[in-house]
Amino acid sequence: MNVALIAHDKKKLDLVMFVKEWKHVFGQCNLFATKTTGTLIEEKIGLDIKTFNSGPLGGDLQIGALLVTGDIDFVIFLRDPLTAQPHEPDVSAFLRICDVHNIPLATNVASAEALVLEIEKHLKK
Ligand SMILES: O=C(CO)COP(=O)(O)O
Repeated sequence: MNVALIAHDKKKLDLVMFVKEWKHVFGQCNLFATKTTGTLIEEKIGLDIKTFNSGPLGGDLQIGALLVTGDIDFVIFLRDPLTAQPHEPDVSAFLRICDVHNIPLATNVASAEALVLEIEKHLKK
């Protein structure tokens, strides 16, 4: 399973804690992330992650391009709905392309819980 992990700054700690809790699942996946998010997860949890540019420098779009070519199966993108992002158009484009390609996308921890159970199910197949 190819899984993209992305979090805005105020949500990064939530994502790190979430990935740590589900390390047994994410450890069996190929992980992709934007720069700061991925580096943090690598450092704190020790999982191998393919990182791209930071979100504000085009990282969302790089991962979005992989999604378009069918190379991403699931996305967990913990957005910060209360802080304006300088690259809001990129974020919107990314979310839109997930919907265009019907890629399962979780944008908060509650939906990420549901998604990780689905990922676990796929890994057992
Ligand atoms: O801004 C982001 C997603 O829109 C995330 O980028 P970073 O992981 O580099 O902070």
